Amino acid sequence: DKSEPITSRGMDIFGNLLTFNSTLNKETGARYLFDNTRANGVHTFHAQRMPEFSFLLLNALLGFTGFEVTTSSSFFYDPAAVSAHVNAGKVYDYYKRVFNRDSLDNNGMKLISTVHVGEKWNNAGWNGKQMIYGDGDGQLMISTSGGMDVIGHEMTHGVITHTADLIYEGESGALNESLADIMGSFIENKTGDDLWLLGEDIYTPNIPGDGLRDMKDPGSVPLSGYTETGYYPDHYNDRYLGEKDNGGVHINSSINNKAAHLITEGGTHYGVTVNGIGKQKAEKIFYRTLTHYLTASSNFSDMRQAAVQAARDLYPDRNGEPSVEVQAVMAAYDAVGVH
Ligand SMILES: CC(C)[C@H](Cc1cn(Cc2ccc(C(=O)O)cc2)nn1)C(=O)N[C@@H](CCCCN)C(=O)O
Ligand SMILES: [Ca+2]
Ligand SMILES: [Zn+2]
Repeated sequence: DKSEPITSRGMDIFGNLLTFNSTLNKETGARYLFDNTRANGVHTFHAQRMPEFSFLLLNALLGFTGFEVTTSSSFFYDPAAVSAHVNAGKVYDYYKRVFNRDSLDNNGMKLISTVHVGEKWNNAGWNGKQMIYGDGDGQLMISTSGGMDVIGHEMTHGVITHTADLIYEGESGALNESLADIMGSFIENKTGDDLWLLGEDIYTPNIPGDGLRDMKDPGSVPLSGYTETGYYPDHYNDRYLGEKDNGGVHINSSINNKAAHLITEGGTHYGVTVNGIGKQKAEKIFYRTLTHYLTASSNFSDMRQAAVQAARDLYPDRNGEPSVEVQAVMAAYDAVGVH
């Protein structure tokens, strides 16, 4: 047929000049942000800044994914789209390389991203079928598709949808959110404390070092985004019990995020000391927990048991004693008050 794969170039939102897979229409010479070298395609669209609500409605009713991002040269001039396109490919590669998972459904499903959703929308999301990205207002956020952890977060919602499918409210919803934060951060794979910040590359461009959420020190971030007073909780006894945010799915996620930090790096939290086991082991434990043990209605206590079992599968007891990996999981959940 008339289209063929071709590499193109373009700048991402940080001004990096990137080379990536795209598709050429041989008849018209037009190029599209369709990478058909991964799974059944990594396809990136734009929504022309239509209201988020309208986009979601058209997508739900008609399967509308936006307008094709196209160019008549070998260069794409939409940085937000280039960032979304390249980062989606990287997230696909991570799941394939680390877990041998072929796309979000492990069956090669097409990865669809749409950028410029909403008018200066300070957010990004997974609508159950695809990733959507706002441009931000330029003060609180810039194009959210520029955040590798953000894209990892949204695409992990897709993995969750096709595995445990954790109900998006209450404790199961907080686990859904936490696993998206954990995998998003591991995929972005920064060093030091930045590993544990969410959205730091696209949040408050004029303020360095802050993020939307902090997995190492959740309580350092105020709940301003939810018009709630207080700070993100780092212990089960401080969990949010209100109705907002589907029962605090983006709030109580910080309790499990802190457990993940302790399992990985170790530390003493509310007097409980955890010996960390590192990212390579932690990511295997969380992936196995998600894909083998969690169900749609799993709560925090179920999460603890599931993570202990996954750790035991991967790092069995030795002479009747739990391995150091299993001990780290147990101690981390003790430290955040989940039994
Ligand atoms: C970048 C992305 C990781 C994003 C982070 C995020 C953005 N927001 C909104 C928001 C808006 C303003 C502030 C503020 O400080 O004033 C903070 C947060 N809340 N969370 C996020 O977490 N988005 C939600 C979007 C959910 C959309 C509703 N279903 C998600 O993907 O779970
Ligand atoms: Ca980050
Ligand atoms: Zn989320």
